[in-house]
Amino acid sequence: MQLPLRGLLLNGGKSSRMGTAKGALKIGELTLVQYMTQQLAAAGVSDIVISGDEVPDQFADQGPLGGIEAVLTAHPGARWLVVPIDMPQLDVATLRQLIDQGEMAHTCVHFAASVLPLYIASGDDCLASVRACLRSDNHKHWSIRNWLASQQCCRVAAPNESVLDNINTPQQWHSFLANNNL
Ligand SMILES: Nc1nc2c(ncn2[C@@H]2O[C@H](COP(=O)(O)OP(=O)(O)OP(=O)(O)O)[C@@H](O)[C@H]2O)c(=O)[nH]1
Repeated sequence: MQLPLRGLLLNGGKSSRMGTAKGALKIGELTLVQYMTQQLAAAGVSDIVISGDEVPDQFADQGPLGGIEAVLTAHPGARWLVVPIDMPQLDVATLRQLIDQGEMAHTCVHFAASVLPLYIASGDDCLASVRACLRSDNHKHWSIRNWLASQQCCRVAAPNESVLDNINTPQQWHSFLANNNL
């Protein structure tokens, strides 16, 4: 019996390269938070927690792993699809592929090209090792990689790696909007 699947939308951090909160960027009438929430819902994940907004980090300034720790602590008893706010090209088929692979593997799964998005088969089972990693390693960008390296997780090939591109700067954001006629 699988645990209920929930979405964890990572919307913390400083957005320093963008210069403005990434989640508040607009795609038409929608904020990026609303747009990504729609993408998750279209992939079948409608029970979503927004890290940074709804659940503040307890391990502050420690990057995405700090956000994951706070949400897993606040919402036990779930498995998770963890998605960063700054991958607006993530499409429903790619998200579905990750969920399907996770449901077969019963463990953490991510694409070989990127540690995010990430499927977590049991938040409760991961919490102790997540906290241990955060206590021993406060490097924002490496803590999630180091934690995953300590796990028996699956890395799978993405159908199309370009959908995993992060949008970090105003230039990247304008290119994304223009390339997609948005
Ligand atoms: N909850 C939480 N999420 C974070 C944190 N740092 C980054 N993130 C999220 O992780 C993803 C990747 O973020 P980055 O691009 O590495 O960092 P950023 O703070 O958004 O941007 P920069 O300041 O330009 O590095 C995004 O979805 C961020 O919202 C953090 O400290 N806490």
